[in-house]
Amino acid sequence: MHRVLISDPLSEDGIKPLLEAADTEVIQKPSMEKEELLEEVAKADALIVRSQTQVTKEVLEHGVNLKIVGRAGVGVDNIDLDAATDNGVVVVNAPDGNTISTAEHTMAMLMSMARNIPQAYHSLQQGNWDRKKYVGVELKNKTLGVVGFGRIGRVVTRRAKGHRMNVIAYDPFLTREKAEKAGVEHGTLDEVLALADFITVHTPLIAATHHLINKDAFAKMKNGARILNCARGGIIEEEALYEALQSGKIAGAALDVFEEEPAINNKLLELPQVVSVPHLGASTVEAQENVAVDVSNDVMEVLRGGNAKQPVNIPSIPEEMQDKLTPYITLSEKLGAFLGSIVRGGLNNINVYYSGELTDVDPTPLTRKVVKSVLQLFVGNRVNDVNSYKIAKDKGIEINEQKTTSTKGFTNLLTVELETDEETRSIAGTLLNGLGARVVRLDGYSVDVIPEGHLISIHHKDQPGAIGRVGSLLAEHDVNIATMQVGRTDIGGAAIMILTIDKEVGPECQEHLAHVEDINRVQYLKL
Ligand SMILES: NC(=O)C1=CN([C@@H]2O[C@H](COP(=O)(O)OP(=O)(O)OC[C@H]3O[C@@H](n4cnc5c(N)ncnc54)[C@H](O)[C@@H]3O)[C@@H](O)[C@H]2O)C=CC1
Ligand SMILES: O=C(O)C(=O)COP(=O)(O)O
Repeated sequence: MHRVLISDPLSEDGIKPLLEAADTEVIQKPSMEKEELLEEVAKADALIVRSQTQVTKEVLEHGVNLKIVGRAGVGVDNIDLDAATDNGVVVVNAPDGNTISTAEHTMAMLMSMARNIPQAYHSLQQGNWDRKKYVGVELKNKTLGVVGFGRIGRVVTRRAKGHRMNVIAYDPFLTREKAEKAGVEHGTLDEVLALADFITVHTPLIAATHHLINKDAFAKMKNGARILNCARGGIIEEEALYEALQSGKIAGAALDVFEEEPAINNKLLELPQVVSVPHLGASTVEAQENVAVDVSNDVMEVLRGGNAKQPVNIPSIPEEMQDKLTPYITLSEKLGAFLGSIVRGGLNNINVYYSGELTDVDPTPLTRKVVKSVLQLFVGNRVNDVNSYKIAKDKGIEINEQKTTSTKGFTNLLTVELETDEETRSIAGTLLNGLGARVVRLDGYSVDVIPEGHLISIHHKDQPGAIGRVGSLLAEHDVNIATMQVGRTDIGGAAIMILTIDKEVGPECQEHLAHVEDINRVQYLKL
């Protein structure tokens, strides 16, 4: 039974798949104090949050069984992604489910600010009929500056154009061609700041965007410009915004999010030019259901051993690639485990070569499987798909991935090479149509081995009697040989034997084998 802890309020309809799954137990505890969260996360296999729960390094380290953190929403700035990766915890989010709601909310905030609706409402509630004080501005023919032209930025743009606004956008990934296609003007950040009447930010909060809109940025804006933040507190420097509003440089601000939330004592809220709500961008029935469904599905998939659709801290396998790559996943793991089990010395490099039809795909997910299975033998079971690259990097192990044209006659060929401080060894495998995975080369010797079960790899001298002596000794130890493959380079030269056997061979039997005449090296492995 998988234990799923939900620590922020989520849509009941959205988490139905989790609640109804026979293999998951769902614990819903919104608004826990830190101590309780640490206690609960220690028992959980999965944690699902929104923006409120702070998934810190401490929380992740307490999650000894944790496999996945699901963010029912977009921003993952409340999750320590490095710590999650270090601890082998995959982080997923729901990037599409709340786009429309947040964009619509941005438009609502834009219009509220332009027409002073919250202020006028409040005034009327106080018994004042003050029409002069709340004269607004039209949106038509005004310029909206969009900083961050991603999912939400693009939807806001379309809505704003519906209001006959001109839009100028800045995003490091926005080219002039793409801007033209989207019907917006392409600008640098400075151009957006200088030309816009309204500026709306839609970037993630990351180091590069922290205080992106600061004192200097406000100085570059038009006098009387208005600004919106329905993305994340911290993108706009609040102190600088306060000064810009106080001085009149900025005529208004519409804020959904704040540097510190809950924003109870924030002095910006005292200013009459500020329209504000408590982080409501994604708070619609539809968005909450969407994100909860998406994240629940990913959580179940990962807990059941599958791949996340929307991983944040590992590359995702595009859907159209999944069918093509999935059969190779086992092959990658087996090749890594095979070679990792028999190589000697301290590991320096893991080289993975792809040829044949494997050159048509992005093989990174397969390399990740190879690296994981090799490192598990060197570092232990804490290595998984999420942290394998990081652990390799920390240990100074280099990972090289290469596509080659050398197929050795196979339609697909995956070769793994391990370089240690003692030796370099290689193994190659293929998927045979209808027959499954095969090892077809080991250290340059041609073989044909199913990478499964109990195996013995033996280096020997190609001499009459060598094979017989191995067979006899294994019989003495009551070990039955299922299959045997022998490869050699020259008659009487170095050769290799790979045996598939029916049961494990103990250290004593291996020791005896190693002393058999013409036998150089004996290695037992279980795949
Ligand atoms: N207020 C709320 O309730 C919600 C807030 N959000 C916030 O909105 C943000 C944006 O969401 P989406 O549009 O879905 O994400 P997205 O990933 O589709 O778009 C973000 C865009 O920002 C751009 N960007 C990154 N660094 C930049 C920089 N230095 N300058 C300019 N652009 C930069 C990226 O290239 C990307 O195109 C999220 O990261 C989240 O923090 C999202 C949903 C709800
Ligand atoms: O999706 C996001 O990034 C949001 O900011 C929404 O946050 P919430 O899930 O409403 O706490």
